[in-house]
Amino acid sequence: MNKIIIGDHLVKSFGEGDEKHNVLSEVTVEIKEGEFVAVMGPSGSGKSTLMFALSGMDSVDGGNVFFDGKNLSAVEEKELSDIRRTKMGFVFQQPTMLKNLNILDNIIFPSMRDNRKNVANILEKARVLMKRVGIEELESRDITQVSGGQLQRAGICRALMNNPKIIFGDEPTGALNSKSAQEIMDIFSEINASGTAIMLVTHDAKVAARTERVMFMRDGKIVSELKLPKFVGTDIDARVEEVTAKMREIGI
Ligand SMILES: Nc1ncnc2c1ncn2[C@@H]1O[C@H](COP(=O)(O)OP(=O)(O)OP(=O)(O)O)[C@@H](O)[C@H]1O
Repeated sequence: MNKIIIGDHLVKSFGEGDEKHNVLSEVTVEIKEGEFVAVMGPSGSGKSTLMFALSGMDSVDGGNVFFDGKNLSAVEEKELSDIRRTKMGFVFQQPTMLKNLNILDNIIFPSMRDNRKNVANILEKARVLMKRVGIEELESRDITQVSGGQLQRAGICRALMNNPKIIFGDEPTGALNSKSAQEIMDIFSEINASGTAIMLVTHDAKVAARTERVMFMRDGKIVSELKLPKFVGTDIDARVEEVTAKMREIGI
């Protein structure tokens, strides 16, 4: 299968002189089209930095990122932001929504900015997505009138509006109770089953256990990897046990 992302010997450091701190130390990582991966590791190990590097949200000091065959390290900022907007989706722990817009308007806002002419199509797409994630009744609600799980579903709809090739999720279930978190993971599983690659950064073994490959980071390096069969709704306890056993084995 083709690779959607290749991170080749990525180096990233923060600080200067004696304070200089390597956060990514020659990290090489590949994600295939349609693959579902997780990145785990202790706080500060470089997980988010790796995700920011692979998505072109942040630059690297060394190495190259190839997205869909294109070297992101070599493209201009305008092209980079076009690639991010049209081919990538982002879901964060706390969805950043505009307070003066309702749920539907928040979902369509980035797409409207890109293409004002296609309002009817954009609205239709948003409504299909809202139905898919179970928030079709909430389109006129204010963002303060929905639960955290519902807001995260809206964030996922927004991320899916452009049919991205990959969704990056940084602790997307981190602010949710365990029931809502499982529901959000059901949605991610369904999105992945329809062909979208997903990369999640998580501390939660239950989240990582839903994916098919878990990369473990420590001190800016990928120190281990666990492969799992595609999740088909069964054996979650055994999968969680595999993830936690691996974490124990490598001491994270
Ligand atoms: N903009 C920045 N300036 C300086 N240091 C930074 C910056 N961003 C990240 N760091 C440092 O880089 C290291 C890795 O951060 P990163 O956020 O990638 O870790 P993480 O594994 O995602 O952690 P967590 O699980 O706590 O979110 C940390 O030591 C962090 O303090």
